[in-house]
Amino acid sequence: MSAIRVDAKVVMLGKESVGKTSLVERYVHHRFLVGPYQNTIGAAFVAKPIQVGEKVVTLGIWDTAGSERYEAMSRIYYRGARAAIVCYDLTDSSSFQRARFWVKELQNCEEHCKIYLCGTKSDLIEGDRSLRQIDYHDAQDFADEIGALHFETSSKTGNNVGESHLLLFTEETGVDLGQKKDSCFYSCCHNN
Ligand SMILES: Nc1nc2c(ncn2[C@@H]2O[C@H](COP(=O)(O)OP(=O)(O)OP(=O)(O)O)[C@@H](O)[C@H]2O)c(=O)[nH]1
Repeated sequence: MSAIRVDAKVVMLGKESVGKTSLVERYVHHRFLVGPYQNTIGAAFVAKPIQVGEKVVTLGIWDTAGSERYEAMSRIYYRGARAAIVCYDLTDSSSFQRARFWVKELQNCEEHCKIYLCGTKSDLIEGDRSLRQIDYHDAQDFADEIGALHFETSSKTGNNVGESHLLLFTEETGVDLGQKKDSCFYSCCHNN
C-alpha cells in the first residue's frame, strides 16, 4: 500500500466541542452529522485532494481532540503545520480564551504556521442573538492583532465553509495565487 503524499499539513485546534470535527466533515464530506456528540480521542486524520488550477494539492488535515487531557498530544500534531484553524464557539466565551491559548502556542512554537480564527455554530446565534458570547468586532480585532483571517461559520448550514477559497503555497504547488488578498493554502471558510 502506498503512503498518501500530503502537500500541506493543516491542524484543527480549539476547546472540546467547539465543532472542529463537524467543520472537517462539512468541508471534506459536505455533510453535518446529527446524533449524540462523540468527542475525538487523540486526533483524527483525513486527506483532502483539491483541484487548484491544473494541479491537485492534497491537504492532510489533523483534527485534534479539544479535551485538555489531550493537550500534550495536540502539540505533536501542529508541528510542521502550514496552517492552523483555531476554532472557538460563538456561544461559549471560555472557548475564546482557549483559542487565545492555542494562538500563543503557535506563535511561540510554529511561527511559520498560518493561523485562521474560526467562530463556529453561527446558525445558533442567527436563531437567537442572545446566545452570542463573543462580539464579532472583538474577535476581528484579535485576528488583526495576530495577523490572522477570521471567519464565522456554521457546519450545520454550511455557511462560510467554502471550498472555493482554498488555497496554497505558491512555492509548493507552483500555482500562483499569491496576489490574492486572502491567499493562503487552505481556508476552510470565507466571509466574502
Ligand atoms: N448548531 C450547530 N451545532 C454544531 C455545529 N458544529 C458542531 N456542532 C455540534 O457541537 C457538538 C460538538 O461538535 P464536534 O464537531 O464533535 O466538536 P469538536 O470540537 O470536534 O469536539 P472534540 O472532539 O471534543 O474536540 C456536536 O453536538 C455537534 O453537532 C454547528 O455549526 N452548528
